[in-house]
Amino acid sequence: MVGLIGSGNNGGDGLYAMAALAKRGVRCTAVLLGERTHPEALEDFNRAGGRSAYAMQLPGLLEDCDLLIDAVYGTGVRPGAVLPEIPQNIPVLACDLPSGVDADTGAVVPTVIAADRTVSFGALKTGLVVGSGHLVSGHIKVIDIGLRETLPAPEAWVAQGEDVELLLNRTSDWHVPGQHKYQRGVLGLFAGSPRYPGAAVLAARAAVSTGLGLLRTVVPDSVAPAMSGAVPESVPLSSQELTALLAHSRRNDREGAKRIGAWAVGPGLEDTPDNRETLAQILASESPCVYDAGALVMLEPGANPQPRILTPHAGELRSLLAKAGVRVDAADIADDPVRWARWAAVAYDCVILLKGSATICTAPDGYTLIVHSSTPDLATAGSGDVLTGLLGTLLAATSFPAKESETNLMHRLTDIAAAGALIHAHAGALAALEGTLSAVDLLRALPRAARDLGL
Ligand SMILES: NC(=O)C1=CN([C@@H]2O[C@H](COP(=O)(O)OP(=O)(O)OC[C@H]3O[C@@H](n4cnc5c(N)ncnc54)[C@H](O)[C@@H]3O)[C@@H](O)[C@H]2O)[C@@H](O)CC1
Ligand SMILES: Nc1ncnc2c1ncn2[C@@H]1O[C@H](COP(=O)(O)OP(=O)(O)O)[C@@H](O)[C@H]1O
Repeated sequence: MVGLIGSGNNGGDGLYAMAALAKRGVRCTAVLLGERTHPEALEDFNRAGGRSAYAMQLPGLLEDCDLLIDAVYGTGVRPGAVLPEIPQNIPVLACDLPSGVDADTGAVVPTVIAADRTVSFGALKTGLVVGSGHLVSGHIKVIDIGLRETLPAPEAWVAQGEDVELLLNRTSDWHVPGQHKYQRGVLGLFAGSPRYPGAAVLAARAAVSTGLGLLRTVVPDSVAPAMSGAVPESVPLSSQELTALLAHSRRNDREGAKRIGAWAVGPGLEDTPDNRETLAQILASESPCVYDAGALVMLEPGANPQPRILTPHAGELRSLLAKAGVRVDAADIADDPVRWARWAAVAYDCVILLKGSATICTAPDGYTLIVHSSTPDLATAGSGDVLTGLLGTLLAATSFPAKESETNLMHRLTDIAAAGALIHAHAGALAALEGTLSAVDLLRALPRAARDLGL
């Protein structure tokens, strides 16, 4: 076993770990990379029979290495760190966090040492589950080292599959005996264009696959035949009907009347004057709404009374921020996605669900849930449309009391967003088990994923 040992406490941790292994008879060599080395830990390591080496000996040592312990930098890393290159075939175990990852943001230096496993001490660092840090952390295990009492309140929480029931039970009433379809949830879907007819269909199929009462669809004439063919459950909504319905839509007024309880807007939508007009009506309604893709292009920042979830990927987040006067580029977002998602949540007065290999759901007050246990198979065209339909159903099935405080409302929307991302991720994992994943495969796995997670 070879350890890369830095000059601080992270190096000390690596040496103590290798000392314990050396005592068990493991052949351990510590490559001392810093100008100084944690004195007590080095003494312990030497006493246990460990050997030390210089950086120039590293290539030779790696030729006969079963496991590399990375303990160069932990939470103390500063920008500009330069790290040795490690051949890909060598398994790497990172102490606390991979060297070169910023513990708070997930930013990484170009020479970051990617780990197969990371053993994180005391608490899960945000940088391990978001941004580029998430991509180099491997399997993460958090070890309690007795710090709990001294730690500050977390800035973000990781949400996992088993949390879905809790995230939704606080907000939703699923499968109540005696409910009729209007009480179960009516979703309006405004989506599609001649160029992107499939996006509307995917969102619609996702919505009805997740346990919706009724789906009303507002799609261009050119998309209507495909919609009724692929989603016979959907009921088209004409623009006259839409105007009349929106006049009656009220938050928390799902009972009895054939009203739209929530909206999903944007998959495949084009920026046209007619679409802007329809969008303006939906924006002015009080129904909770998820806005995605084409809808994001037409949104403006500012305070609003509507319960909203916006679901940008990083490129769309950059455009949203630019409209709000905040200039960032893709690298800025990759280096600190939580920060920029929070900026957008404040600027647009809504919950932001930032898509990517880790999904970040955040409210304007900073309440943040992260879904990082996802499969890269989800990176396929149409997968975001499925998420929008699914989120629409979750919103339509939720009661939003009129007198709820703004903070509570935003937190519940954040919970719903995270629950949607978890169901989406679980559906992706189920579909991936069967082989290559397309958005249609994802759709097929949705009902099972929703049931597995307690819907
Ligand atoms: N803070 C705590 O309460 C605990 C910390 N522990 C360990 O301590 C680690 C943090 O230790 P340290 O604060 O000593 O820092 P690190 O051990 O992460 O960093 C080592 C030193 O490297 C130097 N350094 C950082 N970036 C550099 C750069 N770009 N170029 C050149 N030198 C650079 C700095 O002087 C830094 O002190 C944690 O990751 C964890 O492993 C644990 O032992 C448990 C408790
Ligand atoms: N590398 C990845 N690992 C896990 N999930 C991913 C990855 N890349 C993208 N995703 C997820 O896949 C979905 C893609 O959505 P989006 O970019 O809107 O696609 P589309 O517009 O084609 O539907 C999002 O839910 C996102 O979080």
